[in-house]
Amino acid sequence: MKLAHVRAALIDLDGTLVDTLGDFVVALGRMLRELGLPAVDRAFVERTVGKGSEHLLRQTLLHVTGDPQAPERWFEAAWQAYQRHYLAINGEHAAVYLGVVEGLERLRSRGWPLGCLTNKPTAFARPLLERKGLAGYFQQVWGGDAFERKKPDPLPLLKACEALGMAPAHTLMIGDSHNDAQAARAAGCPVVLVTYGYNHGQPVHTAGADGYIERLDALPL
Ligand SMILES: O=C(O)COP(=O)(O)O
Ligand SMILES: [Mg+2]
Repeated sequence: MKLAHVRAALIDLDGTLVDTLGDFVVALGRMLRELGLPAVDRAFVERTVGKGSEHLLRQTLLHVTGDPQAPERWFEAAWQAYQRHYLAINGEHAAVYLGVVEGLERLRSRGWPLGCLTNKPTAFARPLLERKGLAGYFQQVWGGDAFERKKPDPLPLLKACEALGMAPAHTLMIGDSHNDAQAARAAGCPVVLVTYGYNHGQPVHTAGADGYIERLDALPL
C-alpha cells in the first residue's frame, strides 16, 4: 500500500463508517407495509445497498413483486414513504464500526482535510453523522444527490477533491465496495477498502483497490 503521497481523504459512509444495514431493513420494511407489498429479507438489502436510495428502491420493488413494471409504477409513492420512514429511525438500528473513531482521530492528527462522500442522500447522511458523533471530523459531507452523478462515476470524487483543494493523486478514497474502487480509479485517487462492509454480495478482495484493511485504524500511516 503506497500512501506516501496522500494528503487528504474522502471516506464512504454506509459499510465503511457506520453499519447501517438495520436502518435500511427497518425503513424498507415500513415502506413496503405501508404500500401493502411483501417484506424484503436482510440478505437482499445487504447486497443491494451502496448505489443510492433510488437504486435500492427500484431493485426492492422489482424483487418483492417480480413485476418488471413495478419500479416505475410504485416509485413515487415508495420514495415519499421511504424518506419519511428512514428519517424517523435514522441511526437507531445502526452502529459505528470498531476502529472508526480511532482511525478518524489518527487521520485528523495528521492534519489531512477529510470529506465524507456517500451515495446516501445528504439529508440522511448529515443527521446520521451528527447522531453518531462523527460529524466533527469532516470538513464537508456530500451525499448521492450532491452532484449530477453518483459513485461509481468519478464525478463526485473529482468535485470533492476540488472542494478540498487537493489533487486526486494526493486524495485517498476509503470505502467498502467495488463502487468506491471503480470511482476512485477513474478519478485518479488511490483507494483502500475496508473488508467488513457491503460489497454488492461479492468478495471485497476482487474490487481492485490499492489495499484492504480490517479496521479504519489499521491504515499504515
Ligand atoms: O447506497 C447508499 O445509500 C449508501 O452508499 P454508500 O454510503 O456506501 O455510498
Ligand atoms: Mg459503502
